[in-house]
Amino acid sequence: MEKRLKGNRAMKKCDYKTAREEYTEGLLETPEDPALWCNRSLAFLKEGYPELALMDASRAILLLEKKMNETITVLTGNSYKSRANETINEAKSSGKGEFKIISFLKDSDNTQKLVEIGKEKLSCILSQNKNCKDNDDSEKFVRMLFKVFYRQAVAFSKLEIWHKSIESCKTFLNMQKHIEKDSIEISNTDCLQLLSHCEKKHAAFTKEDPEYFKFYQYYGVMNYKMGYPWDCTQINRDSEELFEDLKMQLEVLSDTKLSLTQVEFDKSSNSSSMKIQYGVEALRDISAKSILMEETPFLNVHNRFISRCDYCNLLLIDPKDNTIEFYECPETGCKEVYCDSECWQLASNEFHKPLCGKDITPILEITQSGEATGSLNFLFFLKIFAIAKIRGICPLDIDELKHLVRYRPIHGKILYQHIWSSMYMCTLEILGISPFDVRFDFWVYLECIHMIRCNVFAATDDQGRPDCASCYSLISLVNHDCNPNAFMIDHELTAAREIKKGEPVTISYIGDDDNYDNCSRQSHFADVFGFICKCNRCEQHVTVDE
Ligand SMILES: C[S@@+](CC[C@H](N)C(=O)[O-])C[C@H]1O[C@@H](n2cnc3c(N)ncnc32)[C@H](O)[C@@H]1O
Repeated sequence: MEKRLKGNRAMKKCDYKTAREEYTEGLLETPEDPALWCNRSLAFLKEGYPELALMDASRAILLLEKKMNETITVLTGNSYKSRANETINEAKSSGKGEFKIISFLKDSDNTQKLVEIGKEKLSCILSQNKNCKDNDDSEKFVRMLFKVFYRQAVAFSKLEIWHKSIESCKTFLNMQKHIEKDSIEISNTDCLQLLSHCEKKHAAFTKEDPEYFKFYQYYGVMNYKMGYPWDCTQINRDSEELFEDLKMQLEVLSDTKLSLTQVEFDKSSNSSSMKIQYGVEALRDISAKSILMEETPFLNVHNRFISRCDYCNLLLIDPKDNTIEFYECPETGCKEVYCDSECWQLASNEFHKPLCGKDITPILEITQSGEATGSLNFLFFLKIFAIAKIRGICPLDIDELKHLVRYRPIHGKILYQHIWSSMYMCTLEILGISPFDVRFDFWVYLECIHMIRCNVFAATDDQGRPDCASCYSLISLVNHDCNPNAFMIDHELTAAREIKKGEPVTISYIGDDDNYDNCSRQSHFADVFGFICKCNRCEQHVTVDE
């Protein structure tokens, strides 16, 4: 409560940063206070993070919905008597279960009738009845509900997400003056429009709704130049200690063939907010085709089209006779399969426990329907959050991943995919992580998205479907060149030609690039990795053969 009041005072002074910090601290103490989520949502909106405002508003709605499930809110006054009666009749004919009224009805007849029949569907009829008591709890509840729906709508519009089922956002935007004042003094006509929107949103948030996933598959645009300023994992990345630690790991794993260096890319070529960019160089002369280093991936994921080990991705089908041999997780109801008990044990220690026996179908449906290998990334986020849960830390503090570069868009804007928010909620639900735990906040998930997208090796199957992907802790430090001197094969970094001592070791991020011309190569690097390649080949527009 104290933090909320401090936050509110900061909001009044337009100090949105302090307000957001106070609300976040408040949420550490009382994570299930809908008012804190509702208020932080506004702070995020004002600070320019509509994607986070949207998620906070959704969480406030979740908490308010909990209350709605126990109660039915009917606020009415003279002008809405007939509407109230309709609600009563509708409820009567559907014969729905028990409910209680939390409203401040002046019309005792209707109240009585509603109590008698029972009803579980949300029905809000907002009154402009000036006789209502302002400090009434139920009124506060409904006002908060409208506020969060309204904030959601503004966040949608700031993200430029438009869809016919949220057309009513436009109505909200016409009422911009209300949100500016942070007050909800709404006319009866506006009120009805809000109501219709509210019902639609309510339906959209119901998982049983077959349109659920379709509804969320929309795109928007969001500002995303430097990541989130409060993210201290980015400060740690530039520390000397981390550099020395990574350097040592690299030297040991490569048997002193490779070392870590700091590189400076042409400033105009790289949008990364990372002050320091790392790269890998040869510590001695290396002959062509020799193995520079072999690394076990830190994480593997696969799409389950083909039977693979859920720990190391190894194919479990013998291609000679199509027989499948695997070790099943001994827990009844768990569908995970492994090469052997050793892989199962390793998986259990690292990420499997919170996933054991869980139904991950909603995430698989999305990864399996994806046409690009990037769709596999939702499986990475699931495992990353599982590891963080087991270790009791924030996902961005996982040692093996915390140094990885994150994607930053060249022009400061990225495509916002609304599916991220539903996949995020799904991930938390599967892992049994509370959606109100700020250590697993939505911005953390977004940062994982930008970390994974530029640090994985993915492959398609023989039908061209996204099949599997791996993420390496150290091999991820190798930079790209369109005329590389090394390549990756079966977890081994191999020299493509002779490499001289001190020479940077590079690979091609698009593997065999026969399908790319100069232009499509460039746009791929810009889109996926956030850099403009300035290697000789790109600068001179020549092909390797030339
Ligand atoms: C897999 S990481 C490579 C290691 C990275 N330099 C680091 O500091 O950890 C990929 C990122 O490195 C940077 N990068 C790699 N190759 C590059 C190149 N040729 N030109 C500019 N930036 C490059 C980009 O920021 C890219 O998203």
